[in-house]
Amino acid sequence: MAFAAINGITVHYEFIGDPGARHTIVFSNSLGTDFRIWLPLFDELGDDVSVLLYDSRGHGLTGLGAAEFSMEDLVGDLVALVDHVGIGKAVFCGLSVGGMVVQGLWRKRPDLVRKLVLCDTAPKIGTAETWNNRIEAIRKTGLAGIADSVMERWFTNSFHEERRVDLAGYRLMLERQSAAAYIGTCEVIRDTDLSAIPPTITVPTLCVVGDQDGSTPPDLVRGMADMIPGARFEVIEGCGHIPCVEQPQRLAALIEPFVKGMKGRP
Ligand SMILES: O=C(O)CCC(=O)CC(=O)O
Repeated sequence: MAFAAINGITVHYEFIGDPGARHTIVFSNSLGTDFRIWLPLFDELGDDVSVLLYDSRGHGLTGLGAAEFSMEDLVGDLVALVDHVGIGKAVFCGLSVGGMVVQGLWRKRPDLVRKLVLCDTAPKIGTAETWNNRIEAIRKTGLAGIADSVMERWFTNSFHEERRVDLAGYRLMLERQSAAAYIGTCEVIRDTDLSAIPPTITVPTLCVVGDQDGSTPPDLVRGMADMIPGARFEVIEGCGHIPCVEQPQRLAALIEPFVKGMKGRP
């Protein structure tokens, strides 16, 4: 557990693994989660991979700062953290809004990026109407009031039926986030359109999505992959919006060989 004073906030992060490891992956989390969502995936990666995990603004143990912030702020937090930790060039993997952040990082600091993994994300997610409705619902009922519908998008029916205790735990993760940070991040997603970025990406890029993702469905993610020269597009079967939790082995089977420059595991 480590903290850094960055851009006027306290950022919670963890670097796991050997600092001299051949491969470093930096993970950026999704709306309403903290960096613990990546731990099941980390368990599936080899010893020669080190990871940098962090809680995005207002999530987990990272401070919120001003209630209003922008995609530029979220990207700036990640850039400053990477500089603070001093990891140099790395693979960046972002989930959902985290995937938007790493697209923004590519635009701002391409020198830091070896490869990209864009997971259940897009350059533009949702519409102003859907985000405004969600924000209004949270203002009325809190995060607990939207938790059922979020869980339906995050996880498949099978997960709901077979992993009830885990489902309850991830629901608690959502409900314990700061409502102000969650709303601030909804506003950022609502106001962000990064469509100009994917065609400029020149590093190897893997785009991944769960076949039952209710937040960023496969067609949306395929549309982003089609915009990125040479990008690879993969669908994970039996998976909702959070593959690092629901299908960590299948996600690792795609990410690990991609990061190491090998052909995919069978
Ligand atoms: O997960 C994100 O970062 C944004 C997409 C979303 O709205 C997830 C959800 O459905 O709660």
